[in-house]
Amino acid sequence: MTTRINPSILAADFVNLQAELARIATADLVHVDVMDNHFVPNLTFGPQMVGRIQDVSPIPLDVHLMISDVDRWAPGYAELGAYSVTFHAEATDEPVALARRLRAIGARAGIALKPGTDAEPYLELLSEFDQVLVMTVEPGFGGQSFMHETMPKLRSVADAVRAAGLDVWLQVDGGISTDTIGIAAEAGADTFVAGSAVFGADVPAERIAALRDLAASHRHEGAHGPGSLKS
Ligand SMILES: O=C(CO)[C@H](O)[C@H](O)COP(=O)(O)O
Repeated sequence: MTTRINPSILAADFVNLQAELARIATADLVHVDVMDNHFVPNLTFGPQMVGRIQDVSPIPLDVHLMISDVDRWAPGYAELGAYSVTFHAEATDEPVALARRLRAIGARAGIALKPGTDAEPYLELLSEFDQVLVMTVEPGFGGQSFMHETMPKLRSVADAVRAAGLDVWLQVDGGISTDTIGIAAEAGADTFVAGSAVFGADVPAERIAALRDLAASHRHEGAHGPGSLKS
């Protein structure tokens, strides 16, 4: 199983973003948190800023839309060239149609579930998505504590992916650190978003390597197939 570490730029210094992106060049993807102060009680940036990040980032973009009205806005992020675009299940009535639009543009399509959202209705739809993001904090802010109670849901998604023989990446986001990454890996995650744990380190590359090693050593026994960044 491939392990991916995606630093969240929510924890970066926004005034020096290009330099911050250079500090995480050994990571797999950069996790870009788009917040609208409506779907979540926090505000970051929109397509113009994400386009500039796309221009200067040394690694591909993993865009996480914590916004309402995703049917209107999500395709624009795919058109900017984002490698993956993840929208929240709670923000659309048509997740499959939206995922198909994102894939048609050329992005990987991700669906995110807040801690209180049941995965069950989505388990039969997994082939429509390239990634499932199981939130391990309430979306909106970095630096929160990992919610252990989300692990049964992660396990249920991992089991469904494996049973269906799919190559759907399982991402976790929130409170991921050297203390918690092994727990999420054991429950089936293969893609780990880490904000403060990476940007708070003196040498982010060393923290990225440590997180990757810990996740690999705790990986879920029955983990699904390899999966790699598309060329
Ligand atoms: O989506 C997010 C918040 O909604 C962030 O990506 C997440 O919280 C990462 O921050 P940290 O690793 O510091 O918890």
